Amino acid sequence: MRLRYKPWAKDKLNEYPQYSIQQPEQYKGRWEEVFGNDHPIHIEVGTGKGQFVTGMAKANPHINYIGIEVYESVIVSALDRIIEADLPNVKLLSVDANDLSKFFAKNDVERVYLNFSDPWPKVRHEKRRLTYQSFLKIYEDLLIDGGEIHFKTDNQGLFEYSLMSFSKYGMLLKYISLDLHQSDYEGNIMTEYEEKFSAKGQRIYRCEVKFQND
Ligand SMILES: C[S@@+](CC[C@H](N)C(=O)[O-])C[C@H]1O[C@@H](n2cnc3c(N)ncnc32)[C@H](O)[C@@H]1O
Repeated sequence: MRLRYKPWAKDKLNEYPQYSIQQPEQYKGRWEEVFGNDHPIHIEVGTGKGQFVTGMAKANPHINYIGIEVYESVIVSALDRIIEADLPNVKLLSVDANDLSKFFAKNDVERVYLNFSDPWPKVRHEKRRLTYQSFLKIYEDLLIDGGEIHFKTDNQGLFEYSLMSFSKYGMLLKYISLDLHQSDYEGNIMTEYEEKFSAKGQRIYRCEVKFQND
């Protein structure tokens, strides 16, 4: 973990507060002030180098995207993409997903994306999986009623675990695909990981699940 520490990354993120949101706690419940409009907000948790949020923001100008990534040394590559594309509808947050409730209030977010999340296969690391029960509670607390999680992974173990976790939480399964990779489905943005797995002909597992708010 220490190897990932690059002080210049923090400086660069601070240099571009229009894209990399500083002190995000001040915008809890007021994200329209950041974007200058009240378009729906979709977040990607574990955005890595930001290919997905940047591609989605280009394709969907009436949706606001926020990429969330714990490592500054990684998210700085997402910043480079956004600077180059000069996109007004995508922002970055360099924070740990465990802390999201400090930055988002109920109804702030319409959809959560989880793409190729780290599988953390050891049982003792279960709590780090982004589909662990405590993370589902965090997502529920920031989503609109009936908000959705869209999940895709190459990892069968993580996929099976996540389906069980969604079900245990009482979520509804809206869509599931166990097909061999088909990148051409409507609206798909391939990330670096997806391109690599797809080139190898690996299976990609996808699902969309919804919180039940009665
Ligand atoms: C395997 S990468 C996938 C990146 C991107 N979604 C993609 O498809 O290219 C997973 C990313 O999630 C980030 N991540 C893992 N746990 C996180 C957490 N608790 N909070 C924020 N980011 C996290 C990792 O640092 C890593 O960059």
